[in-house]
Amino acid sequence: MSRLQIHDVSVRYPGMNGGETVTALSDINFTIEPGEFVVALGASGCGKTTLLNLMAGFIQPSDGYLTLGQSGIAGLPRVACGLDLDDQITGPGKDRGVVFQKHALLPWLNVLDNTAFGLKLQGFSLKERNERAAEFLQLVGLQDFHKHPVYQLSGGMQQRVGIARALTNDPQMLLLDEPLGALDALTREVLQELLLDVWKQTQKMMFFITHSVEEALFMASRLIIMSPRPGRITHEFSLNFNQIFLECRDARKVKSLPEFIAMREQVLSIIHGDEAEGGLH
Ligand SMILES: Nc1ncnc2c1ncn2[C@@H]1O[C@H](COP(=O)(O)OP(=O)(O)OP(=O)(O)O)[C@@H](O)[C@H]1O
Repeated sequence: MSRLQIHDVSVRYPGMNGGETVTALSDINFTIEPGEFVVALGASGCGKTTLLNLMAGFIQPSDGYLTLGQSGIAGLPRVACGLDLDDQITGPGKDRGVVFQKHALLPWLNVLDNTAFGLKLQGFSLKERNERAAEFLQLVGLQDFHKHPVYQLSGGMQQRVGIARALTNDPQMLLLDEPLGALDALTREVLQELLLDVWKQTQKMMFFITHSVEEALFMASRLIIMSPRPGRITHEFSLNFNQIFLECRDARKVKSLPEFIAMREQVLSIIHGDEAEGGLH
């Protein structure tokens, strides 16, 4: 298993209509170790999605570079000299699966075919891709829904398909951009638990963005708090509420622990401080 490293990364976007350049991220140095569940939290506009898009290889940094093990992800062509890397091709890759808030499923395909779609594009045989898709549909609890059209599924079930689909390539890490943000409160809690089970069983690195402080504390083995203008990582906390849940299986109990409540208040005051300084868009 490899670690993901972010080296001296900044991202500047050109201003809209000739306006000022936006520094979305400034001097980010950060490492995600194998098996970590990292959650990013912060006021709107602090650069969370920009950071995820860099890790996915969707965008390139203005300065710095990102690596996953010995492979470049982004930014390397400008700085590759002297680096001992196996693979200097930058951009998206099968080693990173992405789950968005909007699942982008194909409405004309059933659950199994949606899950197996990426494997089809890569030329896997029907048997292979159906076996692989079935394995991950089982992991997300959709083993009885292979033939269902996706448009008949609830939002939570559709998001389960999105998670299964992202896992079919056996990526080293999952990048999740507010994956539960559009779900009702009860479904959201069920999927939080499901994602922790997926994490435990697959041991994949996770990078998860949320606006919910409670969700962040519940899911993270490491929490990063970002602040805007320019986007920076200002606080980091190592947490173990996810492990407590995986042992006791009682989310309400975990979320009402005095340590959990104290941490929630601490994090809320950090974020509200940033918003009061003008971070909220
Ligand atoms: N393509 C773009 N062009 C210009 N500016 C951009 C672009 N994408 C993002 N930005 C700006 O960069 C900053 C960081 O945006 P980003 O979407 O990464 O923040 P975020 O923390 O994910 O926000 P939110 O929580 O609202 O989703 C914001 O000021 C945003 O307006």
